[in-house]
Amino acid sequence: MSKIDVLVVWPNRPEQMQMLADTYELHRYDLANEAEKSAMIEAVGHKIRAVATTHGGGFNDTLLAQLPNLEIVCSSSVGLDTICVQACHERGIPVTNTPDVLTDDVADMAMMLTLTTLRRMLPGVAWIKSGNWVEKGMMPLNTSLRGKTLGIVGLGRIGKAIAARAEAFGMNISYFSRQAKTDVRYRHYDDLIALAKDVDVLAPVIPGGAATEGLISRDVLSALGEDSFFINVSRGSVVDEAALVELLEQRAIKGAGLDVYVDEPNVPQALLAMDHVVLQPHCASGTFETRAAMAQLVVDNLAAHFADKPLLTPVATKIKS
Ligand SMILES: O=CC(=O)O
Repeated sequence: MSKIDVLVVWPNRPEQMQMLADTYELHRYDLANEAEKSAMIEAVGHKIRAVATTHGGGFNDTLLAQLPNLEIVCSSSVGLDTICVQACHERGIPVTNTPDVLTDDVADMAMMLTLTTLRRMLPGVAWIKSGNWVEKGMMPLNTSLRGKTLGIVGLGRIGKAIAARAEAFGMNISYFSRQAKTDVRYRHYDDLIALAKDVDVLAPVIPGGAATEGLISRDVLSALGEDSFFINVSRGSVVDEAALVELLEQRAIKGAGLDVYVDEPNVPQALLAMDHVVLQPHCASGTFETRAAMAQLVVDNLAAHFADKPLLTPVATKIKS
């Protein structure tokens, strides 16, 4: 029997890629140049029954339209803002993602950025390397986490995991959501500006996409104030990045820890020179362990689909309002 044809839009961990290669006929769209991509789709587009991708690779309407027999899209990411979920669902094609397995690592990254930014760890390293410790003595003081308030925008799985860690560091937690949650005792705000005014550290932990684009606006960032910090492990698109850069330049915000940007992998040049900003290259889930677990979910969801079993992590269809 011939193998099922799978289009690899973005590769996965080597071990799981091998598992996929053992079971399916893989078409390596990810390795092809533009001309080869068109030729590949022309030659095998009609045979493709599954797509394996990630947030970085995405999957758009144009490609979807060229795969008439597509049955499933499996993304090795929790975020779906680069994947045309709605269009897939309209065609009856399920989409799977990788929730839960990355929660701890992403929450760890949020804490790491909070600690590194407030405690000024990178300037501390630079203080030693430059010889300043010997020549000038102790470095300037930094900011304690204990007793500060962390404002989390969107208290989902990852937001709650960040809150639990921050509490262990002695922080108070407030959060913004449209409706108060009944399962937490943190202070609720339904007004973002009021939240930003009251907290010391503001951290959006919300999905990207049109619904949240620019939610952390210039006004919200301005309300944060010159003694406060901004931490982002969600998506660059949720913040007015130009305003963030400007306010950081003016020291109207004290510092920022960022893992995500509007136009990845292009990071605003101005941020590179700032010593009150800690930058990471969108790698919050980028540990061997978590990436393997994410990749395995792609393998297992594909296996479930082709065995006619329930999917492990299907993305729910959004009801159009
Ligand atoms: O950003 C990473 C993800 O969506 O998994």
